[in-house]
Amino acid sequence: MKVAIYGQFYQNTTSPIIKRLLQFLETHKVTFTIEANFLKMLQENKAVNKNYSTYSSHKELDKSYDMLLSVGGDGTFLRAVTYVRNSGIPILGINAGRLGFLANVQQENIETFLQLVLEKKYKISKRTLLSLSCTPKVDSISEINFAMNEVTVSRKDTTSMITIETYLNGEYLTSYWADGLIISTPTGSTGYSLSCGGPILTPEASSLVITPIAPHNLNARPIVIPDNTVLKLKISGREENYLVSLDSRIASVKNESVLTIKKTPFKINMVEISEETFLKTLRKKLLFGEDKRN
Ligand SMILES: NC(=O)c1ccc[n+]([C@@H]2O[C@H](COP(=O)([O-])OP(=O)(O)OC[C@H]3O[C@@H](n4cnc5c(N)ncnc54)[C@H](O)[C@@H]3O)[C@@H](O)[C@H]2O)c1
Ligand SMILES: Nc1ncnc2c1ncn2[C@@H]1O[C@H](COP(=O)(O)OP(=O)(O)OP(=O)(O)O)[C@@H](O)[C@H]1O
Repeated sequence: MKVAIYGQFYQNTTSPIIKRLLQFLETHKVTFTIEANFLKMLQENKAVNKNYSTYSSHKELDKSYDMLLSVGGDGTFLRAVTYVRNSGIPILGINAGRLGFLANVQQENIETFLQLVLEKKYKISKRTLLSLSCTPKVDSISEINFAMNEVTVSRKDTTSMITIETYLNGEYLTSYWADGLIISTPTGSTGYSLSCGGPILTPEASSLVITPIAPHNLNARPIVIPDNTVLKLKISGREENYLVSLDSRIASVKNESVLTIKKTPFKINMVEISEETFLKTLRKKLLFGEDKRN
């Protein structure tokens, strides 16, 4: 077995996690390579004292890898997706962060869960992604132009609302007068969209959610649409620019630009261990349906 390890931060808590992880991999003769910046941080902080093979670009992660292990929180998991892209390499998230909804292997379960992985006792949960193209082009988001949680547009440098003229497959839906608009995948439905009143979708639902952020309107409600819909958004406002985000990556976009959002042709393979299914995580991490009678 051959795995890639990804992380983006070092904290005191990283050391025991990484030691347990590397010890397990070495004991079980798993070949591994560590993202170069992450290894540098680990070495500088003396969390590891050996030299390991490294990678620093998505181009180096080819089909010879069986899995990518993301060490961090959900933000780190989302960034790990930008290394995996359309390679099909399954991702497993080891939680070193706070909530750990996507990164759902807890520190105390590292060995147990990795043993299940070695025995191939896991399922793959296929996650839909969204792609974004912008006219005129915005360089900072044109290379990594996809998101696993959501594409969001929002106001910038101002308190005044923006107007988001929205078309579904070329047909006019409405113009939202709001702080912003979230186009969410099923995975993202438990993230920002949820905080703005959007519904929870189970991960493999073939749907997307459009959720307005603070719409100044009694009638604007989150709407669920088929995931083969092509969305076009034209945003206007008092300021010259507004913000567009793809998960945690953000860019400034000029007023009157047109955004096209659609499903990517590839999916992300998320590793699902039966002890940590989506429904279990929903109850455990977001306290779904918590009721003292249950
Ligand atoms: N008000 C909000 O709820 C809000 C605002 C901005 C961004 N976000 C979310 O944060 C993500 C970016 O992460 P970040 O680390 O840069 O921001 P961050 O540090 O603000 O973390 C956002 C929180 O959202 C949680 N989260 C992220 N994806 C999730 C998912 N699919 N299901 C359940 N919880 C999830 C994370 O665990 C974290 O606690 C965005 O994709 C967006 O979904 C949420
Ligand atoms: N490799 C790591 N080692 C230790 N702590 C980490 C590591 N990566 C992330 N963290 C901790 O987790 C925090 C959040 O990390 P990250 O941005 O990956 O996730 P997040 O989106 O905030 O999600 P979550 O709520 O799940 O932590 C960081 O500020 C840090 O405290």
